[in-house]
Amino acid sequence: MSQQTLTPALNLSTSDALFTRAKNHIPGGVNSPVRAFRAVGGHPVFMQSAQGAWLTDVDGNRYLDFINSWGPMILGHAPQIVLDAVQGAIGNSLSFGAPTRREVEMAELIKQMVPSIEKVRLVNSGTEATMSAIRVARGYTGRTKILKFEGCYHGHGDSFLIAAGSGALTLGTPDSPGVTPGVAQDTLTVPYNDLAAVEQAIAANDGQIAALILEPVVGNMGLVVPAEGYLQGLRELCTQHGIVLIFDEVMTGFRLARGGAQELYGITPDMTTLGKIIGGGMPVGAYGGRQDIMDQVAPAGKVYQAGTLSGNPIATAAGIAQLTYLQQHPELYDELNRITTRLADGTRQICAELGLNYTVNQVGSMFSVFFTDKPVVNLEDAKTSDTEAFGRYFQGMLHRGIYLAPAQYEALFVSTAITDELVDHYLTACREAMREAHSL
Ligand SMILES: Cc1ncc(COP(=O)(O)O)c(C=O)c1O
Ligand SMILES: N[C@H](C=O)CCC(=O)O
Repeated sequence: MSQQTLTPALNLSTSDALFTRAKNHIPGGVNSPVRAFRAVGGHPVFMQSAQGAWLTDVDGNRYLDFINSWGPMILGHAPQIVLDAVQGAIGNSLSFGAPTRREVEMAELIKQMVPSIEKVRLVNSGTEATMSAIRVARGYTGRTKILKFEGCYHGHGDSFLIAAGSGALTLGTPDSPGVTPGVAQDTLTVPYNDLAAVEQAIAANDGQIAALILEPVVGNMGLVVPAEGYLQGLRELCTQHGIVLIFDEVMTGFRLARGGAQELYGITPDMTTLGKIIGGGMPVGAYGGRQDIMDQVAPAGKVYQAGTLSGNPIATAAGIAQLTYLQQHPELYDELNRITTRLADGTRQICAELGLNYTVNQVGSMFSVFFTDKPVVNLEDAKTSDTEAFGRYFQGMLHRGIYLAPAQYEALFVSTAITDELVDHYLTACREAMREAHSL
């Protein structure tokens, strides 16, 4: 056994005090469950500010950020172009509840970047986008059931909290109490990356499935990559059976390529849901797709969906600024890919050197280290991970100034602010924290 590295001390006293206060007023002390650190032990870190690749907490500690607000901050924190756009918009009112020029510009931009989208509706979160998309698919097809995949997460709409990923999985409530049996019976679930299971589900529910919804690259059971031909197979099955194929690109949209996973894999879905990056850090979501489907949405059609703050002028200003930058800088995707490949390969190599043949999955600027030596292609594989060891590793990284997602079943997101020097910094911490987590 080699020499053990001691975890550097970290003063989190202000965070701890805030968490104590928060628990008196907010369920579990947080406004979204995974933030509570339940899966990794310790208390959540309360953040104060961020710039580029770095977060600063309320105690003054600095962390290299590999969550980036769960994906939106692809250009790092507080990019000047987004700040300028927001500041420019603020003086003209924070909300109108009436149409604005920016909503038109945002819709045009989204359509240019994601050509499968012929019409698009802006909402306020990824959850709203997916909830609305399945309602539209049901209205369009006149069918009731949807098919989703075990470990995929599509926000917290009732229909999706069945075999759900992300915090629902981490906290052991993939089928949430409060979802009525009536709703649950209309959600069919099958394992990811298994075309035969999809065929069987379709055959067993002939003519009843309105939509098949999936994360084309899954980020919510850790990162899971679609097998060769899988997305194409789903496309063909949906076409054959009149099922609306919905790509939930809330995470992958504008991240894996300018046109998202559908551009990367060359598959055209009928509908797409978006969020995260399109808001530049502000609360925005969107759903869109084929014109004949989207024209079902009120007031063009009869499927109702609305929002007091939808198309908010500040959120659209931030989103347009970030999307325009991405559209004009296609080269940044190659660079993000190169940097993330260094992170993923480096982590793999460190694990191998330590005798831990852990699985590291990566696509573009998303990656995950699964604490298992099994290849991870679905939820069952992901669940073979040693989550206790992951928790120790997470704490070791945190204490070395690296901020990872506080759960095994989440992906990491890399921003353009991560340089080669910062990759080296991450890898040094990774080696020490891996050794420490396994007492090597
Ligand atoms: C793939 C996917 N869909 C939908 C959502 C829901 O988005 P939001 O948290 O903005 O409601 C998320 C993230 O939470 C997501 O990762
Ligand atoms: N995996 C979730 C979305 O990306 C994590 C964010 C959350 O639930 O707070």
